Amino acid sequence: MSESTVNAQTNAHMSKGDVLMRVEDLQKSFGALQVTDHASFAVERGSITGLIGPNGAGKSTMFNLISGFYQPEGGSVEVNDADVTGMQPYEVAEHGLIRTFQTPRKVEGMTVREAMLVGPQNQPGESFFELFTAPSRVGEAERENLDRVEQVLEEFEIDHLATQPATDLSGGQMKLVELARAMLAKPDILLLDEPVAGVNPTLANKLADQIRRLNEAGTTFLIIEHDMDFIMNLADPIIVLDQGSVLTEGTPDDIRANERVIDAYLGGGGA
Ligand SMILES: Nc1ncnc2c1ncn2[C@@H]1O[C@H](COP(=O)(O)OP(=O)(O)OP(=O)(O)O)[C@@H](O)[C@H]1O
Repeated sequence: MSESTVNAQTNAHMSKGDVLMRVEDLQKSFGALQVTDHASFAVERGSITGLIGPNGAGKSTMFNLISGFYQPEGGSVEVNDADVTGMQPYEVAEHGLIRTFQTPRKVEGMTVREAMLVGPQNQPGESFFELFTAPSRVGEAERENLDRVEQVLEEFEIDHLATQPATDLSGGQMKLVELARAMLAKPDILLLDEPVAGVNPTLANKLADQIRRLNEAGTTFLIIEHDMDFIMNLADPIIVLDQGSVLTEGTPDDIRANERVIDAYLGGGGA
């Protein structure tokens, strides 16, 4: 094998290894409306990547396509080098990708601790069959889940909320619980859909600190956010979506200064 072949192979491997999630030529329409229009981008492992764009640009649809809640009409999604296109959300989660929703899941009648306990993915306790075939495994897994929930509640400094009804929380506290709950699945990449929408500035700062802490511990983030100060201070790079396709990508400073981005926001009604 020649030296150049070895180098080319090493480089190809390295550049692939740096990418945790890749979207290639993704397409989705609702009736006559092409909501995702041949969109392609990649999220680098270890990054906090921002996904911004005017209202209706197709950001949430993109999250639904990536995480398996919508099926694309064309193109592909890769997570951790595996093709996850068309998979169910739980299967995509098994490949290391978890997402949160703009509006947190309903948790009526549950305390925060209980809401956290329904979070972990694929716990053996959910398997009726295993209750009979491996009851000790169920007990063990449930104890582990309880321990992990207590640990995560402490890490997120929300242990004082553990016994409160989840429905009594403020919007910001609920977003914090959602983030903590998503982390129970130990994702490699977490997709957050507007984590600080309707959240007061103190809690928004707390959320940003938690995201940075988790990122430093190895979690990669892709974050949709309309709050420009929040996302520009937290994320790098920033990907801009407009009318279903990627308009540009760059550092926060590049994006702030980009005329096409400014035009897209003005044309689209702004954020
Ligand atoms: N299930 C659906 N059925 C029909 N149209 C849809 C559906 N989901 C989204 N759309 C349309 O697709 C377009 C893009 O919506 P999407 O929610 O992805 O945009 P967005 O960039 O997340 O917007 P916002 O910033 O306002 O949340 C909108 O015109 C929306 O009305």
